Amino acid sequence: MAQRDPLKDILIELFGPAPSARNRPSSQSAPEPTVGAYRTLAPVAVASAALAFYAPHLADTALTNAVDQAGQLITTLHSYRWPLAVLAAAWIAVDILRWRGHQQSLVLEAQLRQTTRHLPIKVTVPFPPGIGALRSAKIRLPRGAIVRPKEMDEFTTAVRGAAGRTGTHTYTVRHHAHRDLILITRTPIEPDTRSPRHKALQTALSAGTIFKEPAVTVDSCDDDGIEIGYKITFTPSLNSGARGFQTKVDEALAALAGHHESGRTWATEWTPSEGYLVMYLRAPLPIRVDHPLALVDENLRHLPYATGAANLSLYWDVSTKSNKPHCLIVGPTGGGKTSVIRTLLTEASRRGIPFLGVDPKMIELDGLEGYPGCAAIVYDAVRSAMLVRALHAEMMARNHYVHVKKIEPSQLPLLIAVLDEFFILSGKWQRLAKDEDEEIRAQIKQLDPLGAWADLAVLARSAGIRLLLGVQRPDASLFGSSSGNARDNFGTRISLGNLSQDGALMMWGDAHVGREVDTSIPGRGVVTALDGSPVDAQMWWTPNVDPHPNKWNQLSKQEKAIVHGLTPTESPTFEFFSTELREFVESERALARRAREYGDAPEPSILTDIATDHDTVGVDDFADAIPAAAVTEGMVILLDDDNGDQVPVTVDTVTIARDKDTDDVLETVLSINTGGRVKTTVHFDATEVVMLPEPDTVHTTA
Ligand SMILES: Nc1ncnc2c1ncn2[C@@H]1O[C@H](COP(=O)(O)OP(=O)(O)OP(=O)(O)O)[C@@H](O)[C@H]1O
Repeated sequence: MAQRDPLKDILIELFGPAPSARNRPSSQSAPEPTVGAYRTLAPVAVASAALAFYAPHLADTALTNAVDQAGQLITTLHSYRWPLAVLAAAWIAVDILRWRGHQQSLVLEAQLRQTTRHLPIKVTVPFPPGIGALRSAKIRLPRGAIVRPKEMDEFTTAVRGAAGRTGTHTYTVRHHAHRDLILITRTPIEPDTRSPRHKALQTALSAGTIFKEPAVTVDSCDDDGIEIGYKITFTPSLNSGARGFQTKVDEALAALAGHHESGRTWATEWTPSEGYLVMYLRAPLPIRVDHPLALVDENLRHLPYATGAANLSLYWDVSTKSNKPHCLIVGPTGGGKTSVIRTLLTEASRRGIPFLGVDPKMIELDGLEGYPGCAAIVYDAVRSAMLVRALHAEMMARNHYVHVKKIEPSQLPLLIAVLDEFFILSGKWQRLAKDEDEEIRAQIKQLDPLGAWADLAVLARSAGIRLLLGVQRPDASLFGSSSGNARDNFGTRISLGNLSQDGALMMWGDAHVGREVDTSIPGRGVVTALDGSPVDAQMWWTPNVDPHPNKWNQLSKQEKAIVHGLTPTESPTFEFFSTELREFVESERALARRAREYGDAPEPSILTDIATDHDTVGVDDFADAIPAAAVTEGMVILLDDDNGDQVPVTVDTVTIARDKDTDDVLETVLSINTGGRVKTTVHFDATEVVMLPEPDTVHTTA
């Protein structure tokens, strides 16, 4: 490409032919340009000044000698030579500026013609024009000229492009159609003072498609001026109201904002209906919280058990006005379920609330036996069924008392009933219902513990009885309509470890919540916050309160101090309203006393060569139990053989029949391949459980 010669341009511009003549091919009859040829004035001044300087040399010439006045004139001119020189210099400067303005007018006219096809009536570039780039301009268009938005955009781009990359200014081009005017103004670009974090958030959001018209502003700064909060505005959409979407966006925003210098973590608060969210910092979840000795909540009907982000204390509200009266704890083996139960019960004890419990595994709650406020801990399956029935009678008696005495249910003393490992318990009841011993079968049928339990879940609240249920995995049989709306009553929920997708939906009504818990931190989980929403939390650590030397001596000095500090000096009083519960507790205590005084456990025996039937296991010898509908193909389960012995078998296929409307499980059919050609099928109803020879670990991998 040929190099441009600016000097040549100027000379042609100053002294060459008019642009109309220059640019137009002779044969074409294009409209006359608006911006006329540039007319320079400086040469007159320059010539005058030059003449003034040169005057003495002219004095001797024949011409001046001939005309006397001319000689005088030249002498006078010479005496003004310096003012004339200054005038010429000023004139040159003005001329350069005029020429620059003229150039800019020419460019604008060309740009307007090419982008809008309109020839302007007048292009005004105010004096003095910008030396480097255009300062402002006014373009008058022909009357009624129509400029389409697209053409206007092109013209604006052309104007901005011609200005080059100044980086310090930007141009605003406005079309005032009613005045047939285009106004161009230059405004300085504010320096970008945004922090790298602010820029990263804005850039990522603007580049993505998750929000429409996202804008990030700083919401708050700390005393040192460090940004600690951002407000992100967007056009509300269906997505922005969905919890799953919000969770994903929260994660992405936290990653973009990165680690904060304060060590705190990013959290978000959404207001999707108004189209904004606020990112703020909060104290990270603690890794471990020892059960505090001071009463964290003064309200004696609040049982605190965990710490959430920003040091929020989370509690189970057992008061009469609570809308979450019963508590459900879901946690795999070793997830910290027992510690949470101990926390809640020791808190209950120090707040004057007595409790009793069922522990089918015999190793979870045994340490609480004899603890202030503990009426009884029951291990035996038949006696557990008796306890549940006695609790039912107590509930009826309490309701009757309220009715007769005309008192408020809130005046009834509270009582907490704990059922740990609920599926193991119902598995045991299920086996007892098919026991060889007719008396046992009849007893279980009469006690109907599952029926009594379902009643309690729905009705115990107004009788001052609170239920604490521990399971390894959530299951529809606990929540479905078949359990009499138990879901609504177990409003206080705690899940430890990670949930399966179905489990998350059942527990939290959201397939994403409780699925990415850091399982390397013991006691980490998701719990119901005070407003009913799920929040991440760190459960308090309450050591085993068992005073037996074998257990006590395992505790560290600090753990012993926690147990000492928590144990109330005064035991909560246990008030019975029914003889059934009173007699049950008394008999259970007598049995426990006898077991302590005379109890013996056989010493372990060594395996000998004597042939044993190694394929069968003892009646109560199963490690775990899960709802039949939770069984998966390939799982090893225990089934009764013809002799009533439990044999481990592998499940071939699982067929689940569900209610068309509610999706509740109606029946589960398991087919077992026994090796031969014939497959055995076993039918389980909605609430039946299946015994496992090994602890259930499916939920951790789901
Ligand atoms: N909140 C907690 N803080 C710190 N450590 C904990 C916490 N909860 C549990 N742990 C640790 O995890 C171990 C197992 O806890 P725990 O016995 O309560 O589990 P679990 O869910 O009851 O198991 P399982 O169902 O088999 O009884 C404890 O011995 C303790 O070391």
